[in-house]
Amino acid sequence: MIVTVNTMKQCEQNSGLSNFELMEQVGFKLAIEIMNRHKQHENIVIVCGKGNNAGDGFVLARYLLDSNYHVSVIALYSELTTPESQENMKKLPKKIFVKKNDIFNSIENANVLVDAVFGFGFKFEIPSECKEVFVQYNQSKAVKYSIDINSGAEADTGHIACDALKSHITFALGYKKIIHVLRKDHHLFDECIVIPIDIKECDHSELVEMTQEQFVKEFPRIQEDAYKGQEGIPLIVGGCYGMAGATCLNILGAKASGISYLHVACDEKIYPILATKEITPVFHPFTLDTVGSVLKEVLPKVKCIAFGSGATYLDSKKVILELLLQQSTCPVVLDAEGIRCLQNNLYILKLVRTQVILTPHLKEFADLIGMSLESLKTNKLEIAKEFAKEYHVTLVLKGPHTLVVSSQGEVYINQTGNAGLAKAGSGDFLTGLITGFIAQKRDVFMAVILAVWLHGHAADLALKNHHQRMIQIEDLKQEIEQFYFDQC
Ligand SMILES: NC(=O)C1=CN([C@@H]2O[C@H](COP(=O)(O)OP(=O)(O)OC[C@H]3O[C@@H](n4cnc5c(N)ncnc54)[C@H](O)[C@@H]3O)[C@@H](O)[C@H]2O)[C@H](O)CC1
Repeated sequence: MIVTVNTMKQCEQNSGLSNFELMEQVGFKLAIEIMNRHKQHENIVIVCGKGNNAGDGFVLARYLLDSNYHVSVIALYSELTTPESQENMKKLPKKIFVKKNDIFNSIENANVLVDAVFGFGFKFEIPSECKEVFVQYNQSKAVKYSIDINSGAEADTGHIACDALKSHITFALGYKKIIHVLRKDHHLFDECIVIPIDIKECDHSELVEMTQEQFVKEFPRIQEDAYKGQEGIPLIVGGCYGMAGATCLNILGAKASGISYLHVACDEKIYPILATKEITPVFHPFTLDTVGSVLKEVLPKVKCIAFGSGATYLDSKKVILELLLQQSTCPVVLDAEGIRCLQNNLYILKLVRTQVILTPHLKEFADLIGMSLESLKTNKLEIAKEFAKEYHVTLVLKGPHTLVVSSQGEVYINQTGNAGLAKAGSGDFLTGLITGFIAQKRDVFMAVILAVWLHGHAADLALKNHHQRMIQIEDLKQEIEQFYFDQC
């Protein structure tokens, strides 16, 4: 389960335990984790801030001291903001607090460093009074642990302040928070371990998760009396002279979703290439003059449409977009050029009656909403949520952790995939996969999640036999076929 800070606080309130009791429990459990990994003679330095995260650090220090561990505490603030942290600071002997002038020596000589500066209460940037300590902390070769949240990271937004503290292990308290599942974006920790605490089990989270078991459960099955086309028929529209490969990869992705019938509408200039390469789709070649009538004829036959991959130089691209958005009664997936055509025309999305799925990567999304990439990165989750709600779309924000956001504000943060996917054609394959799954499933949000999860999972499976650099997008279909054969 992944929770927001608000949900976490709610769980704490419902636990029936006071903050004092929870903090005591957290400090005790953390001490066990540290004692399991380190010997008494090692020099353990706990760096504390001013809130309850510092309180956890003080309780940890007390338990380690009680077990005769060599512990010292750097208290960065003399004024603490919560009664729990104040009380727990008072319980520690004065001699274990590092004097101001000795802070740098103490960090330099530490074997183990524990970050208890900021937890989920942190916002914005590292305050100037902590800066130098943070820089030195990150330079230390000690084994490093962070309690709950790496200090300098915002738990919900994923914003990482400059010089945020790094760790080998971060102990997430109770549940993982959003920051813990964005590791590939920030690399602040090597490992995240959840420390269970006695809070009432959280029965609801706005964050959806996907595992292999869930995938297998949700995977669309073929009925015994199935006939061709029953499993959902997608239509792919796109490509252009010079970029026929994008449509080939759309087709490959759609086929990898398991569909049994596929329509492809393309500029007649690339039709010979596609028809030579792919023999199973039904093709609908068009020119600028015929595109309207060609599409109008095929639209009623299909369950999901993809448009935009490789359509950069397609002269009919704007006509196609308008027609699809006005006349389609099934979901429309817009990729690449399909998204770029919406720039400065976003209002169109508010007039559309059918479901629209947008698949931009971060830069394409920043351009679409007229925001700098840097600003978007500081709060991409909230911005994505607001956008999906305002324009009533499903947003697939591609990146190391692709986000899928529904028009109702539900969020899925993908955990599969690796840098081998960061190459041309990867998005085209994903668009095909998404379109194929939507064509077979009524629940659009779930269909998109299945596709995103599987795309990354196929790349992870490919690592068994391929160097990351040598994962070819064309290879993903074989990995997926083998995966279905083994698991579904
Ligand atoms: N179930 C649990 O998860 C439990 C968690 N516990 C721990 O409590 C912290 C959260 O505690 P909180 O007091 O709310 O926040 P922090 O410790 O992060 O302290 C925030 C403190 O710092 C101030 N602040 C925030 N940002 C900045 C900034 N940029 N510059 C300066 N100061 C800043 C803010 O105003 C606050 O005063 C959680 O992570 C756990 O570690 C409990 O132990 C109970 C169980």
